[in-house]
Amino acid sequence: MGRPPNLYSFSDADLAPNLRKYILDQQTEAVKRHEVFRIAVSGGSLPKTLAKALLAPSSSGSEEDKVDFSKWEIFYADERCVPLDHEDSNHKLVREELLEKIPKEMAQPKVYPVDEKYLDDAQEMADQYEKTLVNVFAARDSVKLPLFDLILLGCGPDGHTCSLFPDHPLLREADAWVLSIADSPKPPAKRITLSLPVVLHGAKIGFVATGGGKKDILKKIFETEEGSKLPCGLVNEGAGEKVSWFCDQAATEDVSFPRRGSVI
Ligand SMILES: O=C1O[C@H](COP(=O)(O)O)[C@@H](O)[C@H](O)[C@H]1O
Repeated sequence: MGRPPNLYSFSDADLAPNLRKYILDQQTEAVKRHEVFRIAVSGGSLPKTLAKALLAPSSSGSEEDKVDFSKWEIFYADERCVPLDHEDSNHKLVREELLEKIPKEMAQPKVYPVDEKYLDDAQEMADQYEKTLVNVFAARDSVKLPLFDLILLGCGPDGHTCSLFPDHPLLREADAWVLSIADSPKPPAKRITLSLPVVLHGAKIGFVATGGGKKDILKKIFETEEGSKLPCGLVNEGAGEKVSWFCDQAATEDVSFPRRGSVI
């Protein structure tokens, strides 16, 4: 690994503004690069923090602090094979926490949920989502891997991220961009997920981990050999300094050297 990932620990009040600054820096870079900001988001506890960061009024009113949803294309880092209005759906969570709260007078992002037609067949759902990515990313550049400008991830208490679970054979999948899983240890069992190579290829990768329930797993990931082999640890190992962890103090309490609030 080159330079290690960034691990930030914020007070409850400072986490959302710092996450906002980080996301908006990636928005600026991406729009400069190709006039669009392509972001993959996760479910779980992330959408709430994300909404807090993005829906807050701008503190400075400056261009750099403006969320320009007209440039945003939102994809899912993983999704469960359930209807889009089911309580387990990551899209439903993102819709309710964030999308529906974007003021109507603002431009709206383009969102790419999974196709409900394929709920009974997780592999078909994954293939169809991959086709969507191929249409968006590859038609233009004919690329080997889709380049998300930013991938926002959560960290499960077992060290899983997206729907990539510890010791699961999907972690070794090198070809497909989107994978299906039928035996997820966390329900629901049927899901789709970006593959590890796609995650590692992201221009920037941001984890959000908050609360005392993440304390043990963060210590394991950052301080043990075993933790570095967990899915979150593999992202750290494989993407190094492209990775930034946005945590609160409860989650980092036992980690030896988290950097304290140094993004802004
Ligand atoms: O099942 C999932 O869990 C992870 C982690 O969720 P969290 O609630 O512990 O933050 C989440 O990132 C993923 O999108 C979701 O499908």
